[in-house]
Amino acid sequence: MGEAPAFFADDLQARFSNGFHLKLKDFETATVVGNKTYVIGGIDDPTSTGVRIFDKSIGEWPIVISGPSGVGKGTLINMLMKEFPSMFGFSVSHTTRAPREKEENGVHYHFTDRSVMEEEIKAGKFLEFAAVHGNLYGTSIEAVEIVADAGKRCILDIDVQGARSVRASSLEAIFIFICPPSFEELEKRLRARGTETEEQIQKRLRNAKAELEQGNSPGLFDHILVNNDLEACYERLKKILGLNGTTEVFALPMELSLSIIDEKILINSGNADQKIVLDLSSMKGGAPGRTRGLYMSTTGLHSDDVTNGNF
Ligand SMILES: Nc1nc2c(ncn2[C@@H]2O[C@H](COP(=O)(O)OP(=O)(O)O)[C@@H](O)[C@H]2O)c(=O)[nH]1
Ligand SMILES: Nc1ncnc2c1ncn2[C@@H]1O[C@H](COP(=O)(O)OP(=O)(O)O)[C@@H](O)[C@H]1O
Repeated sequence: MGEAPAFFADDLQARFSNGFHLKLKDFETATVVGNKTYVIGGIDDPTSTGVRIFDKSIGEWPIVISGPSGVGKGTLINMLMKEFPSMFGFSVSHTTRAPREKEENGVHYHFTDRSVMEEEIKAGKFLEFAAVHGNLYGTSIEAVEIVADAGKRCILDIDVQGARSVRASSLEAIFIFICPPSFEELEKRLRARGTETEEQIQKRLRNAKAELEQGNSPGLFDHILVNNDLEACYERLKKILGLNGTTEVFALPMELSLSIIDEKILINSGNADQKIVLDLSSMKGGAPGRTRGLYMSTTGLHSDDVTNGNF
């Protein structure tokens, strides 16, 4: 999760020279200019590409997602990260539980020993931590900073105790609780996932009762979503995050006319009022995954909002 946009300036420069066209659909990147967030490319349409423009009202606060084991938190987060890879980054928690078959260290969790994690907690490295289902879980300050440094909005998948701690901390966030349509359905999903032993399933189901009570208690969560139909729940999640309904697609033709001036690309979509400037110099340097992405400025379109570039 949380990969950097698959777009490299050197690649791009190798593929065409000044004044030629470029197919933007092979990458996606997002940038905030003025009061808008621009998602460039990444439109799942073989015949066109474009820039999706969202109101900045979608906010930049981290998103805390909680809910009982097996309710579908990970599934929903994966959907969001897949659709908006350049907008969201996953906060990779630490845990003392053993990895599941397909889990990768550093990607799904930082798998760690209890003694090491306890030391790190004492050293003040964690934003929050909690004992959940018999193991320690925690969000390191660094995990959240890595996402912020990449210019992305952070998603935290943490339990109700963790949500409470973040609520009490200085970190502003939006809190979303995911509920199952019924307890029976929760049990069915947990069993069907096939990642836990019977004993672990029983423990998770026992804990789910208390989690559901706390999740539904007033004051802690800003939104409660029932994950019955997955697609419908995902649409509601996007709506909460302002990613649905307020999208304005600024379509670009597939064959773009481009000019390259120094390290900037001027995208000309055929309309004199709609030119976009991508600053390639911003793609250089920095560790992979920590780039802030392309800098973009506009001429004509929302010209009051131009904050980057010199056009
Ligand atoms: N407080 C806290 N809870 C976490 C953290 N990471 C994961 N969790 C929660 O720990 C619980 C168990 O997670 P996991 O073992 O991955 O099982 P799953 O929820 O069944 O996928 C879930 O409720 C997670 O939301 C963390 O960093 N802090
Ligand atoms: N709305 C849904 N309807 C049916 N199955 C679902 C739904 N949402 C998730 N699942 C399935 O339920 C299982 C648990 O989901 P998961 O995302 O791992 O939950 P969590 O991260 O909350 O523990 C997975 O096998 C997933 O495919």
